Amino acid sequence: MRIFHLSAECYPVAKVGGLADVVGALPKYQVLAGLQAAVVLPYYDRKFTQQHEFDIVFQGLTLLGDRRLYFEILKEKTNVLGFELFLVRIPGLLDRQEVYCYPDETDQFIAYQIAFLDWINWSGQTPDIIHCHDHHSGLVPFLMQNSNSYKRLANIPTVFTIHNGQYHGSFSWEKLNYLPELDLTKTGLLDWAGGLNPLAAAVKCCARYTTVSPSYLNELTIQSNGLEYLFYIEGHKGQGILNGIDTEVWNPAADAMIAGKYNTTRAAAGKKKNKEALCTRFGLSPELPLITFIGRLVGEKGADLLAAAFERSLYEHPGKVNFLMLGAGDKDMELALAALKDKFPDNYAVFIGYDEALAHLIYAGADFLLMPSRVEPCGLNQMYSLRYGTLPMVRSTGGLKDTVIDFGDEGGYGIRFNNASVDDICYSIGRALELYQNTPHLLQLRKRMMSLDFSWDRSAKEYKNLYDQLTASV
Ligand SMILES: Nc1ncnc2c1ncn2[C@@H]1O[C@H](COP(=O)(O)OP(=O)(O)O[C@H]2O[C@H](CO)[C@@H](O)[C@H](O)[C@H]2O)[C@@H](O)[C@H]1O
Repeated sequence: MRIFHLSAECYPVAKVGGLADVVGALPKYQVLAGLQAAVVLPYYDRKFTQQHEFDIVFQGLTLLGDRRLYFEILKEKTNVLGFELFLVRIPGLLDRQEVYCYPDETDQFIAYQIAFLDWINWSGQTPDIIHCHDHHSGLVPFLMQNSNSYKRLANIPTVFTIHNGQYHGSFSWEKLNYLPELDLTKTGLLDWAGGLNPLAAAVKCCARYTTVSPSYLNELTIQSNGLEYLFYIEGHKGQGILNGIDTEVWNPAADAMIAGKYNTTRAAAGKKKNKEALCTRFGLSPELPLITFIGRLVGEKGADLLAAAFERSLYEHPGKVNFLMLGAGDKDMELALAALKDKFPDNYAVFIGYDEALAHLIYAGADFLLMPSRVEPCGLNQMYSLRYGTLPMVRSTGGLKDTVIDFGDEGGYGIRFNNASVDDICYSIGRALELYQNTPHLLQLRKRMMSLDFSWDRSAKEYKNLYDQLTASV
């Protein structure tokens, strides 16, 4: 079975967040399960592309409004990632460093989708499934069915996975002429609230949409930045499939980015070594409980609550706890979190920026990982932290609710709280500190969490079943 995954991110080629982790892992496990899965990304001028060799497998000319665009499809020569990797390169548009945030981002993603469709159409390929991820490839299901240019592709089933329903990629109708020749009676499928909305178009036109956790499927009907009614009426096409984690990349027994490798039986000594390395680097005492946060500094992640919650806890438990924060994003949040360092130099440390290796060391060396998310479609951090024996403290929402059981409940191993509020975070920090005093209990929970299985095998099977249903009905 031939599957093309379309995404803006893929680890380790280009990563901004969890989308990259999923698109870098799922196809690998699909290939191991016997599927012919490939990833098609926009081209980025980054370390991975500079350090690997590519063949040009296709060259074409296409149109974006009245602009003629030359594009080429590059294929990584050795399948080093465990699957075929194709990159869409368009000089001047898709050959930059960053993944997001360019003022002509809409043009970039439309051009990426058109070039992909032109390529598979003109080269006569007929994949069994086209699997789109988030709004950056959300126009593909619509175009396959409603553009006269792609009639040959109209019956290929499309799966659309929503990693983040808050971002829709909307743009104005003035850019309708950027799309290839359309059946104009169908443009309503592109519309939501007066704009051209790729996420909405994908949900309307795909054969099936999936969310990255079962709970998030229901939550989209309550909170999806204006698409709630759409998710309500299209709910029959939805399915929640919990993400897995790449247990090769995230493996404390073999992780080259941490200070000391360990497994379940040697966890205490291994974590101690990593904690010491982390605390030495940031000038913190390794004797105190270490609570951390890793992530994008945005409201969805509850990152605006962190500075106030850390400050209050440091006053409530003076000299009894250390906090370490790794993240980047909203400038006000960055400033507030950086400013705390001057107030609490001995018990608080912060790294503003993106650092993959540091993230690994934190998962390995911390005692607790805080995730006060307002919205969390799945969340990977809590699964990484469980695998590294670091107790997750999570708000009960989305995938966090589906993967973390409070240690006060039967079979539990984490800390859960209900509200994304400073009060709930501080209360949970109090619980964490109390638990930290009870070493045997903490060690027992650590053993339990490290033996959980969040590998991709289970999720990859669910996607395979979905593909089988869709291809059987073509
Ligand atoms: N400053 C930094 N330095 C180093 N590493 C950093 C970092 N900031 C974040 N990361 C890393 O980025 C990833 C974040 O993953 P998440 O699943 O939490 O996030 P995200 O919200 O991006 O993804 C969306 O898609 C994923 C995948 O479906 C869903 O799990 C999630 O709920 C949804 O919001 C983790 O690997 C984390 O370690």
